[in-house]
Amino acid sequence: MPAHETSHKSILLEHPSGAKAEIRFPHSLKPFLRAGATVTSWTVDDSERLFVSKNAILDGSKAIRGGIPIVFPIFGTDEKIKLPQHGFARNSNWDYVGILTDNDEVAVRFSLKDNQLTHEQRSAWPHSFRLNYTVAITANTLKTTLVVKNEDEDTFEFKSLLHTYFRVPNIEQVAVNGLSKLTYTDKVQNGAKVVEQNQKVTVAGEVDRVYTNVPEEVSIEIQNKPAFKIVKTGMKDTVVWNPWIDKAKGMGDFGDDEYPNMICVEVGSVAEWVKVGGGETWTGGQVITAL
Ligand SMILES: O=P(O)(O)OC[C@H]1O[C@@H](O)[C@H](O)[C@@H](O)[C@@H]1O
Repeated sequence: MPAHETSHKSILLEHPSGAKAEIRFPHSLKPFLRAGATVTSWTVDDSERLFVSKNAILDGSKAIRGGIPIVFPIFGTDEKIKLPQHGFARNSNWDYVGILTDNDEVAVRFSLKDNQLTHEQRSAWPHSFRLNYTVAITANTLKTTLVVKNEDEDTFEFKSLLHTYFRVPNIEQVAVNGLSKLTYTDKVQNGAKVVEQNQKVTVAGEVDRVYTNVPEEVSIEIQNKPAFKIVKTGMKDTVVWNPWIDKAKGMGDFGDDEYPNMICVEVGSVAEWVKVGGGETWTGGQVITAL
């Protein structure tokens, strides 16, 4: 069996090589229990590559703190669109569509339609749409792809991000390559625009940056050795985030001592709105290779 439902709450993908991925999608009849279609585990060579907080809330009452929550249709908060931070996709009841296999890939697809949203969510973002989200693994890759179909007649706009939490042994030994010379918005410095001067981005304090117009490939190294390659398609930006000590203490679903064990490197289109014409589709995603 390449994939099976481990409970009513998660799907486990198993590749013949031994690589595995778990995706949680609590589909509940209780309207307050909603937790997206969130990849919560990815193991290659029996080693976990994603971070999920020990305090993460997994019962669907809150978005999961870790793995890959889906940010859509806003990033952060928005004055005009009255949705919770990062939108509704990470807090919605997604439908399980099915298992797909193609050559050496094992994949699963989920979908979300506007009629699965709450009344408040639909009022805040009043558009007809369908999202398809496909998670696929090979022996050493994890591919996550989001397709946004505009089922309205008019154009709509959105922002989206795959909020990937990578597990790392010690943040002080981590560097991100591929961001040099790019401009970023520094959310830690009141949104100041800064040009990245470093060849390798390292973390020694709170980091919350939106790098714009990022090339296709970014990589993460641990102890000077390549650990992950992240290749994005259809998405323009990359967010780098680590809450560090004080912010970690302020998050109820994140351990005070966990900030050294994660780095978020999140591909997305968030600096500008993505416009999709009536009846059209947009596709964005990433392929992460464990090196
Ligand atoms: O706590 P949340 O809503 O999951 O957000 C976590 C972080 O997500 C990042 O993408 C944002 O840039 C940060 O500003 C934010 O703090």
